[in-house]
Amino acid sequence: MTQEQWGALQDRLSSTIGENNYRTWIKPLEYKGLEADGVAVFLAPTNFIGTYVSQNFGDLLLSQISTLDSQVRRLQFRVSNAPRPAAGRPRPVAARPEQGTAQPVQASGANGAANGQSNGQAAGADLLPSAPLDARFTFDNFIVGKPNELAHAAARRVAEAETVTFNPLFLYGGVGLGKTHLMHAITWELRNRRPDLNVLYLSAEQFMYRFVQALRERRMMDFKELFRSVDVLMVDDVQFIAGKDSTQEEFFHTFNALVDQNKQIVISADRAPDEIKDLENRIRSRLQSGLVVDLHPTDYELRLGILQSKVDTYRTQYPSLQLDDGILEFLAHRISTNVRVLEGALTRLFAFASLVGQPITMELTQDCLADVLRASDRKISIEEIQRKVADHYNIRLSDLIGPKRVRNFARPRQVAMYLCKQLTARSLPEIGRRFGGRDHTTVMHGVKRIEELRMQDSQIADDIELLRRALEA
Ligand SMILES: Nc1ncnc2c1ncn2[C@@H]1O[C@H](COP(=O)(O)OP(=O)(O)OP(=O)(O)O)[C@@H](O)[C@H]1O
Repeated sequence: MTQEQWGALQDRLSSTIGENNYRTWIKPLEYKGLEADGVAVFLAPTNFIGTYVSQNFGDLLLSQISTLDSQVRRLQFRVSNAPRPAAGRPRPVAARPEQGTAQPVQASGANGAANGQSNGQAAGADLLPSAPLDARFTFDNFIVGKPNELAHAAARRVAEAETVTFNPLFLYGGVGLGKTHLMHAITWELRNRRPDLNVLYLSAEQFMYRFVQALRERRMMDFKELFRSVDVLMVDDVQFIAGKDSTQEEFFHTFNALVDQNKQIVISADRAPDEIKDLENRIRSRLQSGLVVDLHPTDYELRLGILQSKVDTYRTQYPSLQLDDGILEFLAHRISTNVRVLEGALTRLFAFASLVGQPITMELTQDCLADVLRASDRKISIEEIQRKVADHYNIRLSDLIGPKRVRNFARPRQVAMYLCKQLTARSLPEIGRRFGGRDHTTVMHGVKRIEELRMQDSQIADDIELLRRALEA
């Protein structure tokens, strides 16, 4: 690859990965040239930048460069003005960069062709690399609404604060509501603002695999040392370690060591700490010891905001596409499952319309998204069930949810709990919460009671059938 080609490629990269990322990570690189065996060498001003680019953009760079120059097989990032590394055991790749330390940071290859170890990859680099970040998951691209404003504010605070304010920050919420997006956004922001910090982002599953790898290779000391050397630890989907005893144990020690050093920890999960089963109590209480915030299910306004922002992005891709008024409102009303489904629907709609070369009308939308619309139609909410049941038994919604235990309210309440269990994907604790903060054992008891009564009492069986049909209609 020539310097001219690299220059042209850089322009393209800035639109692929975003101006911010480009300025922070790619622009500081200097292309040195092609060496033997198809190794394209880049100089990075610090070890940190080299490592970061290699881990996060290595595959993308390699695939683009190899289409320009088929001789390029691998990329190598070296620290500028530094001599080639001396033999021996280099320090961990992700540790803070030290001036003048000699080392090629890490080789990368889309097909795994690069063998970092033989190129001087640092000990432990395989245990510590951050998981790749999605370039789209930034704060700029995160739409804030009532259901997520608290989570967003807390995430921003962690990303922008100079000191640790709450530790850990625990973010939780249902599927596709933006947990990972916020985790990545915090990581991007920290890396942009504080490139001196060693920010490690990974999923709980990756934490476990690296722990198991360290055990297998008898490298626990490396593992402990490396994980304790990070400045900010971000662990996604922590519910994964539930029931995995030794991983939990190690996680607990890592967690404590970092908190003791006043290092920031951010955790995400699909439910609140007290709802994660098979989690040791000491971990549960550790997780609750900072700030726990949840992402609520989206509301109509938030969905509409997200759709509008996506449309703005698509407009650059499909500038001539016409979108009739009312389509976004229609989608925001009808698709209330999660943001991932909403985004997927819009992507499909735009792709379809551009393929057939037609404007996006209501008819085309209904046609193209028939299956998605049907699937979300079937989605029944706890509120709907509560309302229908209260109407059916002719009682007030507040009495259905409230504390009174008289039979007139208690039985319909149990019927409603039973239907929530049957017709929604909500957990027992969540259902309990929505019924005036009741315990999950109360819900379990109610559901069981109705299951029994259905067999014995034809009136109850009929009520349930009627309600189910009304809800599914
Ligand atoms: N408020 C938001 N603004 C813009 N995009 C959003 C928002 N919330 C979610 N998304 C988008 O929805 C998709 C799903 O979000 P994400 O992967 O963060 O969900 P999650 O909560 O981690 O889900 P899961 O539990 O399945 O891992 C992503 O493409 C994300 O960018």
